[in-house]
Amino acid sequence: MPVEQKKDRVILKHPKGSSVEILYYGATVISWLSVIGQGSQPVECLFVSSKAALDGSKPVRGGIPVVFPCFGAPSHPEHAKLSQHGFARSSTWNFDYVVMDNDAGVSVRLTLSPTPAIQSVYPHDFLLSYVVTLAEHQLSTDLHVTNKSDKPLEFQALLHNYIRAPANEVAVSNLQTLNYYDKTETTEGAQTAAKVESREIVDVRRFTDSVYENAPQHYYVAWPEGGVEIKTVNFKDVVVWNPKAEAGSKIGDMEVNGWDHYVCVEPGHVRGFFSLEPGQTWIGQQTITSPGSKSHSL
Ligand SMILES: O=P(O)(O)OC[C@H]1O[C@@H](O)[C@H](O)[C@@H](O)[C@@H]1O
Repeated sequence: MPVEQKKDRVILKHPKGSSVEILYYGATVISWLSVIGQGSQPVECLFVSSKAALDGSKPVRGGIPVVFPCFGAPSHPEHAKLSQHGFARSSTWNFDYVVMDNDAGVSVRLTLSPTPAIQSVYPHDFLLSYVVTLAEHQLSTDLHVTNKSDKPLEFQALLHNYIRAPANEVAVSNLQTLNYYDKTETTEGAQTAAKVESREIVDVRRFTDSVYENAPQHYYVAWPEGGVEIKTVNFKDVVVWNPKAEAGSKIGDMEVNGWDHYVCVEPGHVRGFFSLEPGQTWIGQQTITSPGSKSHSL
């Protein structure tokens, strides 16, 4: 069965061996197994902490949490009652339908509309839909935001990819010359002052929490034995985050040394807000290509 619906999740299976698992809670992709070598076993491309809660009690520490309508601590007046990174990652989404199911790919759509819990903290009517598509060597996750209210909807959105990788050997590229904001700085003034990325290769050997703006929407995350390529549409910014022990040891649901096993490369629209007119839909898309693809060079 290429699309298997379970009580709390849906599993997509591609005929060539890759698979993806999506929790209804948060529409969180919690596993992406991709075939890397001819005839070999599929390999997990995402990191999920062994201490992550998968029962809907808190956002999943790993996989691909969906961040909406605010990134980080809320700064917009309409978001004042929201938690860090908003409600999309901590709400239960509905399975909508199978979009596609053929040799090219398997694709499903999940949706989220305001629930009473969301309405109590957020004043807008909206429809979120999330289309997850699995191809032989690719995972695409597309977020559609529709403004169903009669005033502009101002939001931020981000896909918080935890890419499984040996963090101390990771090289993230295509960020050179970009302006970025360094959230590891300790004062507000330093956090809000733009820096310019001088490095051709960005590493995460130290605690890193950098918000790059107006980025090229095409990144390579490489390490000696592998790598992934990330391409996006309408996610103009990208965050690179790894807490290392310095900040990671304070995260309750992070496994010991978990920070050594991933890098977060998170495409988003997070510098400023996107303003969506009533009745309009915005679509943010990403495609992550696994090392199994012959079509990309790292
Ligand atoms: O612990 P959370 O809420 O999942 O956030 C994890 C990290 O998410 C990143 O996107 C932020 O830039 C970090 O500042 C933050 O610490």
